[in-house]
Amino acid sequence: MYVKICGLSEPEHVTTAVEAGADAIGFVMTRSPRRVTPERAAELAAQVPPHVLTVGVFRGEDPETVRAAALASGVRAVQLHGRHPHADFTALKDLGGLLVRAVDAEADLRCGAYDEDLLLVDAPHAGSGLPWDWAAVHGRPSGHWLLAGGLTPANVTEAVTAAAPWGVDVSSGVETSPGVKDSSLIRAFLKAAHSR
Ligand SMILES: O=C(O)c1ccccc1N[C@@H]1O[C@H](COP(=O)(O)O)[C@@H](O)[C@H]1O
Repeated sequence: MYVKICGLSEPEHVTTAVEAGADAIGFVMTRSPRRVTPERAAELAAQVPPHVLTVGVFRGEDPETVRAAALASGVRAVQLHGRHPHADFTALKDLGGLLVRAVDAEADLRCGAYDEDLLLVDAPHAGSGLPWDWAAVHGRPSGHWLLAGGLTPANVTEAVTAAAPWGVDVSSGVETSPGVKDSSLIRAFLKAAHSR
């Protein structure tokens, strides 16, 4: 099971996630309690070994803003939330990194439909941190896709059973309060997800 830990802002938590076996680490560079500047993301990304993917997370920004932040931070993937047109993905293709399209279950769930490399299926109310009807997407997305939205160490096994994703992504479920990550929760989430 591929696991992404998102919304990291402290070196300690980057180290924990890498040591506990995360496949990808996300830095939020849009409006959020987890927001980091591209410069801070670059410092954190410098700690990450090459086998772990670094992802810049954006919501609604235009492609040029995303491009500038991605280049300044050095992330190797860009994750776009919100209703971005196909053209935004095409415009970012030449960055050379992986493109992640974050959608809800009502969207086009064919991975690659917008030139993205990875699909991320999130809660209907993205960012709420609340569990949703994960079973509603079982068997629907095609290609490589991550399940997100309200996942925690305690429910990730149930969510994976319900939706059968290729991988999972967590942010608020490994926090003690909005934006405050917890190393024990990060380790517990990775252990639970990898036991699948
Ligand atoms: O984490 C945020 O604050 C955020 C802000 C804007 C867009 C996306 C954001 N996070 C992503 O949301 C999903 C689900 O997170 P959660 O586990 O339910 O808190 C995940 O993909 C994060 O990368």
